[in-house]
Amino acid sequence: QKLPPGSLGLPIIGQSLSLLWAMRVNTAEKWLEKRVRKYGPISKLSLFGNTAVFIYGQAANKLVFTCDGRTLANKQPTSITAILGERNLLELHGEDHKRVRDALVSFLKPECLKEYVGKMDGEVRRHLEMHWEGKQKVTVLPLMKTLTFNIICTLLFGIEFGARRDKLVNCFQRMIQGMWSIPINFPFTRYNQSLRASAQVRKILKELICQKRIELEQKGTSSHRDLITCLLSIRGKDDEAAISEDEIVHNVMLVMVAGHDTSSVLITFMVRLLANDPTILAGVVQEQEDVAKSKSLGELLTWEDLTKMKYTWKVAMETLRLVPPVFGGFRKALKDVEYGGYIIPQGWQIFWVTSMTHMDANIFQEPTKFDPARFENQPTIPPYCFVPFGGGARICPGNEFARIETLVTIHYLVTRFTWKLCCNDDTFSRDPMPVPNQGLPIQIMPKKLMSH
Ligand code: HEM
Repeated sequence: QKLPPGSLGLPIIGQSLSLLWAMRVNTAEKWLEKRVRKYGPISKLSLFGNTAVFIYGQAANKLVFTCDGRTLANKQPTSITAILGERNLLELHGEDHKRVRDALVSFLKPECLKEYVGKMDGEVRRHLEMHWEGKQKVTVLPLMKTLTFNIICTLLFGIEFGARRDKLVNCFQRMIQGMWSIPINFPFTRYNQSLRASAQVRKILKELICQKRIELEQKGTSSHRDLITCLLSIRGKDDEAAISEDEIVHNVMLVMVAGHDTSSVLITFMVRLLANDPTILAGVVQEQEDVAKSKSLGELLTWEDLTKMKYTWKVAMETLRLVPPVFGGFRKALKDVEYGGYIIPQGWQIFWVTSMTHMDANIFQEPTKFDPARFENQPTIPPYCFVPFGGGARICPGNEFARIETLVTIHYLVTRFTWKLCCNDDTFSRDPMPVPNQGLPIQIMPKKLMSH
């Protein structure tokens, strides 16, 4: 049995700098394609301090998403684990993963989320009043990051506007800078700065947990008030807390990263793609204005309204296909794994990517074309090929949350504004999340309000 072809490069650094650079200059997909041309569909490399094997395609995705937990475990690069904490869901497997994931899902499942549509509506309107109304020009990506962070703070963590939230945003922004970085902990490396910011975020969260524990015990707050209260109130055997304090802190940090950096990218790129395609935009506007017409002035959107936004969600899915916010991820082989005629040795990482199947012309015809109609008949898309949310037991538990915030935001954007792009450049860089040129500045014009 032979090892996959490829070189491991320099110790620790390996191919990390070259991949990070390609991501920065929008050539990450080409970087991967070049590897495939040179070594074939499976190759070894070294990323972020770990030996890894890069695999891609439908069969590779199937292996990553369906392999049992005794063969493949989730294992992120050292930088992610150190910054988020070793008890975050991405690091857990087996019973531990199930216990913590079930706890998160008990809060993120559709039955619960239905209750939050109105609250999200309130957040989106407040955001537009503060940052969009009365303006002629806005920069979309940073504003969408602010919006999705505020939604997470209010709905998931119950942190009100004010000094604590501002401090958290500031530390959080510094923390995420080094998520994908070489784990060299010297002062002034990106990794070191992220670690320091991570310590500050943990401190703020511990204080918050302490406060919520008191509120729960003394005031009997409803356990479904926010995610932290919900996690604190889950009891296991002998009425012990089922989720430890570290698990709460580390998973709240994970949800902060997973939940805000991703949906903000999706909404931003929808704004860009819609600006470039008047026909698709007209379809979205029509659908959203029909919903708006059925509401009275100031009435909040409901779950029922979201079920009428089917075309808008197809546009969102097509956006996720073209610009998947998550570039890819890592697993770890717990034993030797045979794949594609090679052996992936025990202890090595497996590096999978979303974009390779999304841009495969054999799966999606004319893959570079923005065409939401491909999702008209979704069952015809082969399994494990459209994977913006991953798949299998670890499929993103926040996908419904993301769907709601995206639909509510797009609803208000298209019914209240028209917009033009200030720079007609359809590239983006990855940091590691996609970033459009200059954060996507647009010129906005208010629409005459029809109803709400
Ligand atoms: C457009 C928005 C989003 C995208 C594209 C996205 C994408 C993904 C992907 C690809 C994974 C799987 C990674 C893997 O298998 O290695 C994942 C996992 C995860 N996502 Fe999301 N996500 C989004 C929004 C959210 C939101 C809003 C939340 C929380 C509110 C969230 C929480 C999580 C968590 C906790 C995991 C880890 C699940 C586990 O390991 O069991 N995500 N996400």
